[in-house]
Amino acid sequence: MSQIYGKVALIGLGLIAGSMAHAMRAAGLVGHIAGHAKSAESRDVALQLFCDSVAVTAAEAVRDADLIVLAVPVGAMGAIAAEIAPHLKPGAVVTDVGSVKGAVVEAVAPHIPAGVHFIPGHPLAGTEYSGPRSGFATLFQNRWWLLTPLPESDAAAIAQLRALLEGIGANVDEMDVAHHDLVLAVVSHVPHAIAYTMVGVADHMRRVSQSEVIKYSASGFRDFTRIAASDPVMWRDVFLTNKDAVLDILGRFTEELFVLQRAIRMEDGEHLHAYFTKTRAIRRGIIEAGQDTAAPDFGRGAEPTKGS
Ligand SMILES: NC(=O)c1ccc[n+]([C@@H]2O[C@H](COP(=O)([O-])OP(=O)(O)OC[C@H]3O[C@@H](n4cnc5c(N)ncnc54)[C@H](O)[C@@H]3O)[C@@H](O)[C@H]2O)c1
Ligand SMILES: O=C(O)C(=O)C[C@]1(C(=O)O)C=C[C@@H](O)C=C1
Repeated sequence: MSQIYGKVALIGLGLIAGSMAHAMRAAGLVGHIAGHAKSAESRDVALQLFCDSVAVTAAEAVRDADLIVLAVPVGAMGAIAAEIAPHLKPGAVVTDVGSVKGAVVEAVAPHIPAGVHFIPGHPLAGTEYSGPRSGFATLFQNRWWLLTPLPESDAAAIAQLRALLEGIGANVDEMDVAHHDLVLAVVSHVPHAIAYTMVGVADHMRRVSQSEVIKYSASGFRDFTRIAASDPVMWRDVFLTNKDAVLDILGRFTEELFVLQRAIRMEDGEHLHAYFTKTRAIRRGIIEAGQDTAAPDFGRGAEPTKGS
């Protein structure tokens, strides 16, 4: 594939920036990859693994860059934008990968000078690992990457960024900022809140009863513990900056949970069966639409629990 950007500056050198660098390099889509992270150790590791150069300041890293990717926790984006703003090259594209979009737009957009294109974005791909050693080239293969352009965003700049993201394997869609934050509260943020809470409950039980809930954890609970191992700074910022949407969805979740709780208390098997049949159909719809690349083939079309 031919080169799409000359110099790319990655600000924040963790899972997402590292994965982008590996993927962009493997596909030959960029010239020079510069990087900045506030930790000297992260800069050293990134230089060994995926950066052509690293800089002690973000301002230095973005000098002459054609594409700047803000890949720091959401709460750190505004200060970085203020620092790099005077050093951005006219015509450059600034994007971000933050898990929340409203707060990032609010914090970053006011700093972007005229003549520089700001196109917020969010890859719907990740793992529970963080830091520069955790990145890998295939992270974005066949995963969604949502762009939330602003009304004034330049169409040619969006098309160029889209080409890069598609070049590293992502499926790109565009969405309104507020809608993004509501959708992500449902499909990512509240599920993380529930996982954190459930692992907290199990830990509490372990301490109260001295039982071996961790040792004997079944696979459903193990999936919760994987999610609950995600980076604390990243998730603190997600919940603080997408507060309204998360509280709205958590409220709906609690109402639904109470209905389920009542059905169990009342031994209402009919309700439970109907509810679980509906949720199983949702899961199967996701697999049939090819949206769960991790699902095993034997799961497709199988009827693991016929009858009742
Ligand atoms: N991890 C995921 O699953 C995932 C998925 C999609 C989007 N995101 C978003 O991507 C962004 C980065 O997440 P990640 O998983 O790559 O995180 P990470 O913890 O792996 O990396 C973050 C990097 O930012 C650096 N950093 C933190 N604060 C900084 C500051 N003030 N100045 C300079 N550098 C700073 C850290 O040193 C580190 O290099 C976050 O906004 C997150 O919401 C994460
Ligand atoms: O697979 C995981 O570990 C993730 O949690 C990734 C995940 C998610 O799917 O919720 C987490 C946060 C993001 O902003 C995007 C992706």
